[in-house]
Amino acid sequence: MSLTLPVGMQINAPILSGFEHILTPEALALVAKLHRACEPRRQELLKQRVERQARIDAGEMPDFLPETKHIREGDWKVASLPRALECRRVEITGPVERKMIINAFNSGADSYMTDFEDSNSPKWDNQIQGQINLYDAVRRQISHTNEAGKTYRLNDTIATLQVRPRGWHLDEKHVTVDGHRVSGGIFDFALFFFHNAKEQIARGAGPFFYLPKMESHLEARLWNDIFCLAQDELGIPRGSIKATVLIETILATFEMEEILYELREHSAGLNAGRWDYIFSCIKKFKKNRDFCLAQRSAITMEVPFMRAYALALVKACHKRGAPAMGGMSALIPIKNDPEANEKALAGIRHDKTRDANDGFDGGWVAHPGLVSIAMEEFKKVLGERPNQWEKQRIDTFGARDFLNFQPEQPITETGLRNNINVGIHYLGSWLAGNGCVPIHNLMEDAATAEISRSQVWQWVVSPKGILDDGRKVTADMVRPMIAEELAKVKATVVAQGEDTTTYDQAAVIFDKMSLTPEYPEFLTLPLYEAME
Ligand SMILES: CC(=O)SCCNC(=O)CCNC(=O)[C@H](O)C(C)(C)COP(=O)(O)OP(=O)(O)OC[C@H]1O[C@@H](n2cnc3c(N)ncnc32)[C@H](O)[C@@H]1OP(=O)(O)O
Ligand SMILES: O=CC(=O)O
Ligand SMILES: [Mg+2]
Repeated sequence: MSLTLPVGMQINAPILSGFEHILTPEALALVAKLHRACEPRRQELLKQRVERQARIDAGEMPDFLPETKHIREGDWKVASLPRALECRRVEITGPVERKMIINAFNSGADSYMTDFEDSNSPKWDNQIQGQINLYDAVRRQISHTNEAGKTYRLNDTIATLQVRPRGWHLDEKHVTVDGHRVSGGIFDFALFFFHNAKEQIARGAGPFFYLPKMESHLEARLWNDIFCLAQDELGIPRGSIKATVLIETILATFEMEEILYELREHSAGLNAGRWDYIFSCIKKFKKNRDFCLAQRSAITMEVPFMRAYALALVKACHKRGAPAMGGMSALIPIKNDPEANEKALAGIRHDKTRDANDGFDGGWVAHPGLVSIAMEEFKKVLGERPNQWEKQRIDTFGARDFLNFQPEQPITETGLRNNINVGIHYLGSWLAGNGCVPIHNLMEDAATAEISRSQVWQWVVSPKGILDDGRKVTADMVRPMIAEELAKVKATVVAQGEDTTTYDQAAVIFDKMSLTPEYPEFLTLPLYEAME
């Protein structure tokens, strides 16, 4: 099938039946317009990330910006929010897969963040079929029939939709404008916004987004300018778009109020994206010889630097009249093991109780089976109130708290092998087109997998990468483990009745990502190039 493309645009990917309803000339014209207006700035901001990393590698430590002190000390609030975003006690998230979209809308959660990012493998078909699914869902015409003949439809009462486009680092490689790849985030945002914004407003909600992985308020300013341009282009009042920013990089923690300020006309608050946050800490300080985090299972929300960041987020949001959203525990319901399942559910309760008591207005869950218990825990604190925006925190956190990276131990062989196993399993699944997988009874997505591969890299490089039995983690130790864990992963995948075609390639990529001196900034960058 051929499309009519805007001048200067090329699409190098199959146009399957139905794709033409999304890839319309008008929608693609918005992609091209936003690309031409914003791509030089995106590239400049990505360059600034690299320069900042070089300074951190050379010993510079992050701190609050002197040039934005007036914003932190100023008296301002974000614009008021529409009713549809007042109550967000439980937000379910998940990839843009058709059946899951229907299940998530029907889950009983207040809102649903549909994901083109951490939990989605950005295969061309996934991206465009995802847009088709959302187009149908916004108009309440979505349905799905599974292989057993069960039909899925939307209930009368459904969750409020929020959409997470890809982060600034990712391109949409199949679409070029004037010979350059377009930004994945702009592509996802523009197509969704063009097709659905007016319809959503007419139905009493609005175009609501989640913005991932930003490292500075200047990156938030770019999104804000994109929102203004896009709203003007469609003749929709500025401020109709609302967006929640994930604070999931250590550098963004020092600019939370500035990020809210940049987006103040469009802000729906901040979310504590804990998994990418841990990954970001490892990535930013990977060359610092004093820095070495314990294995992933020991880095909970209760360790000092995670606690400081979470509480500072609540404080910043409520001071500025914005929602403070809690993140996601990786625990999921466990089938066929009632005892383990009880433990997992108790873990979810603990997570949501802590967040609600700390002042968060709601939190994320990974699975419909967790909505009711998360809701119960938030209701215990909120009662009949839709949120607790009025709760002001008086504690103060600074650089010392955010950078107090403890604990450094334990690092065990089991922890090392777990990182290798999860990394290979996730990479193989991603290459096959599935961006979120249950592994060893935990939800694993791009953010959690980043932690796995980064820890292996860091333990090899850092003098503190020493196992609890005294052995130093080295490439020679890790390499045979990669082969052994690959065999275990393949056996698991076969036992699940799935295809193992992509897993050898996954192990090769994992080896490169964890054992070569050059540390790839995101695992999804080399993976995306390896994907057709
Ligand atoms: C770090 C971050 O960015 S967190 C945010 C990104 N991560 C996520 O969004 C996690 C999304 N969650 C998931 O993808 C899944 O829950 C997984 C992969 C973790 C587990 O999936 P499964 O093992 O297939 O779950 P399970 O078999 O228990 O599913 C039972 C039912 O719930 C549905 N379901 C599970 N999770 C979700 C979800 N998040 N949204 C909607 N439906 C879901 C399944 O589709 C299935 O439906 P069915 O019974 O109608 O067939
Ligand atoms: O996107 C969420 C995270 O924890 O990462
Ligand atoms: Mg994330």
